[in-house]
Amino acid sequence: MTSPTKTIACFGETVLRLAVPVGEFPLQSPRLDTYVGGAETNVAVALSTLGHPVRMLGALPDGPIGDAAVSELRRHGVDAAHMLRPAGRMGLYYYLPGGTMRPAEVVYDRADSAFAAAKADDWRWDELLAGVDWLHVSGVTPALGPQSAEATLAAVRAARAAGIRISFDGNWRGRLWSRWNSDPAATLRPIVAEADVLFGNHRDATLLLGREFSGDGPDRRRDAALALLDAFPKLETVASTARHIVEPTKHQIVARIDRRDDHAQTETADITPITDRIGTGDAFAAGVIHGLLTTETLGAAVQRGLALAALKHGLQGDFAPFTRPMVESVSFTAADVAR
Ligand SMILES: O=C(O)C(=O)C[C@H](O)[C@H](O)CO
Repeated sequence: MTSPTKTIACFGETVLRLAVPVGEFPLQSPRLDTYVGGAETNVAVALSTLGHPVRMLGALPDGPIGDAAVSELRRHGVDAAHMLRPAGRMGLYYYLPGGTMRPAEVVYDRADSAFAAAKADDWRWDELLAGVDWLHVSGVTPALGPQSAEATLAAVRAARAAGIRISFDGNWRGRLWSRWNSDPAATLRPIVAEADVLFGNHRDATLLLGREFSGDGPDRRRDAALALLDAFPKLETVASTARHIVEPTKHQIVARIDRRDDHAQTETADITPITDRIGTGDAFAAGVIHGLLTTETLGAAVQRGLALAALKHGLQGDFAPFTRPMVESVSFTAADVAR
């Protein structure tokens, strides 16, 4: 086990969640709960809490709301000094938790946010990535619009040229893509082509590779991971989780990680009760990145991912600010599976 010393940069939109209280319709009572979030921001906070030096790259509006979000990042030890601070507004999403016979719902209100309105060349990658060892990005950012997609591609290309390791989380957001892009795979493929580590399952593989993966459970995930590794030669590692909803508040998750020459899968973890599912995928990504940087085996890395994802299910809000001892005290069995 090694100490976390590598500097990680996360590029993406920091957003504000406005959550309707459980058991209510929107605006039924004069209250919305607020949480700072955003897929890459969630990864930044989790990794910072685990002890890694983390830099958040993005844009927050100049003014008190942007200042409050910056304070929230700093409270978790994330370096927010490199964020752009243009005039504009904060990206929002409303969370309606649903209820009996009513599914939960997310409503985005982020179309013209300070981040989405930024031009691709507002970000100077040579400066922003100086001193960085690892860059994390996700599919949410290119989904925001052509400028954000161009910025994401420029970021990963600059990182690759500078010898910085790159992780990419698929994070499919159909409702963001459908606003402007009829061929998301064409936008995503050159970004994924630069990544070393991909968080994605058979659905991401189908989108990126244009073919279905049949079979059941582990076989389908293994085939998808191997196909992704074949299709994208710079990719070294593919990690994913599979969720089985047993009851609304009891889910089972299996986590898997593949390299060309190695693989590991966890035993099924029963996760109950479930307080808040949002950000659990980001927690998994952060835990795996932490594991890859600090542990020796793929089995240990995927266990860290599942542990952090499991812990996040029990915490309100988008962030997973769990310390190393908390994550390391959760144990699942890592079982090698035959290919
Ligand atoms: O980034 C987004 O698209 C969000 O909706 C914010 C959430 O924190 C994120 O989705 C969780 O993965």
